[in-house]
Amino acid sequence: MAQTKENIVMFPFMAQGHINPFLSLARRIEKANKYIITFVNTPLNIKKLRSSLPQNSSIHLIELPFSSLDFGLPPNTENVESLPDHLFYNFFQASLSLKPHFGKLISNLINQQNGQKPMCIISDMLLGWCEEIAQEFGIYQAMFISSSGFASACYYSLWMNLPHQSTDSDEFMLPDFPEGSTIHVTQMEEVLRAADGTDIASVFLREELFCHWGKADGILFNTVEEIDKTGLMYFRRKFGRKVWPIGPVILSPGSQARTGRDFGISQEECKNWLDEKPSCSVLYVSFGSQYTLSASNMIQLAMALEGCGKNFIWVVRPPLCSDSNSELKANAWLPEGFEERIKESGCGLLVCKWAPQVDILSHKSLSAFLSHCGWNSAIESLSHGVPMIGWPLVADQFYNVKFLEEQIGACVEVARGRSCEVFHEELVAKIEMVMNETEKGKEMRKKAWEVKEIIDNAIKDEENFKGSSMETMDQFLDAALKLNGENKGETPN
Ligand SMILES: O=c1ccn([C@@H]2O[C@H](COP(=O)(O)OP(=O)(O)O[C@H]3O[C@H](CO)[C@@H](O)[C@H](O)[C@H]3O)[C@@H](O)[C@H]2O)c(=O)[nH]1
Repeated sequence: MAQTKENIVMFPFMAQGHINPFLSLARRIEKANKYIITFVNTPLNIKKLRSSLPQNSSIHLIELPFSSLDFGLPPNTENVESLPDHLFYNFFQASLSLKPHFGKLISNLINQQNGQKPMCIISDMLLGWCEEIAQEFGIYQAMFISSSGFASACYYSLWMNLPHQSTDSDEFMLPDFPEGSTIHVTQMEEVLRAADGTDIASVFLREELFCHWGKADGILFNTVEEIDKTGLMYFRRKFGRKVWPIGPVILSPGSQARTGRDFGISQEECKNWLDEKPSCSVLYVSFGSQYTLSASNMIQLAMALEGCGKNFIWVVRPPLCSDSNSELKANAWLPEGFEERIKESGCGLLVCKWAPQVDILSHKSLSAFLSHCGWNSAIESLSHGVPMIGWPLVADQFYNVKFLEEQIGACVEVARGRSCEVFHEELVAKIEMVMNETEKGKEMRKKAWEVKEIIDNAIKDEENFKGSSMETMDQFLDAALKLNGENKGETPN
């Protein structure tokens, strides 16, 4: 009798920065052709994923019912892209409503498989409650953390060691993560600086998310052991659980997976533009899928890009406090005549909505990436040997920049936060330092290239050699299979 394949259930949080690495991980697991992959999300995200997966993909896409209106969100809000800050916690609350539906889905899967449980559940770090569902059914569960080990350690420690309002010096050490060195007060987002443990952010993060991380059977990280040991060590020490660095899991150039905004430029048009530029001459500027700059900082950035005389691609999103779904309004958001001038000179390309980021980062014309350093952007950049100019806006981004600058040496910070005041002259100075033949620029390029080689090695999967991340992935799957075997037959009523 043919043996039925084991089922792996994957459930990312409804955000592009989370769906992307999950999807990439699903594609990696799919390649082994050994497992059924059940990829779970809300209807609109699933609909978009369905149209972007290759036709021959065997990944099963499953929808869970979701009603944004019940939580004071605009109709059809199923992704945090374009969500204003004040609605973030509504969205998190709404995500809790998925719990009973997910439980029902697992129960149905077990029934359909004649009582055989899924081999494991890989769930998002922001869907902490999945751990309880896995417990209920006795299924191996791993929490997938889509940020770096280092930044996650800083962020977790800061939220677990509140309050920080009365910190008397501008810099302080984290009590349980001294290896992280000092944190400056400006490296904390406003909600964190104000938190005292009773506010909505603290309660949600600590009681709905973090308390579940340590109860998971294991934690998967989208990172590489060789570059991120310090942060990984923190979680090994803190939780005494298995910590599996399996990254980078990133989309490959040319892939089309989109669940949010539409592309503002075709991959071909973007490639043609880059093909015309000299090697290592283009600056790519993007602040990820969720966040944006203040109107005044956007003007300063435009002035810097024009002033530095470099080639650039800029993914322009509406500034803070404006309609986040708006089409590009160059006259209102950018200096007068900016769009026309850069078009005429041919040195700049403005992309509205969404750019094919991995294609851009992998192009030989690329020189540097001015980024908020969301971890996907950072690991995509490092995977292609591209040094970064960091402008963290919120959350873990501050500690990703710290990590990339202090521990990796492939990044230099240019500004910090969304409310900081930035001057175009400072931006120009940093852009020139990184892109020109300065000592610092050369050193950063060298470091970025060294890390690229470490990363390439970690994901090598050859007949006689498996890189560390691929080995770790095998170990994780073996552990899940083993535990699943031990628990077989113990389905709850
Ligand atoms: O025009 C665009 C903009 C983004 N992306 C992709 O979208 C993802 C964006 O992810 P990331 O760079 O991590 O930024 P955010 O979307 O801001 O990510 C959220 O999730 C990350 C992972 O948990 C956190 O590190 C960030 O702080 C958090 O804001 C990446 O894969 C990009 O390649 C595109 O392809 N085109």
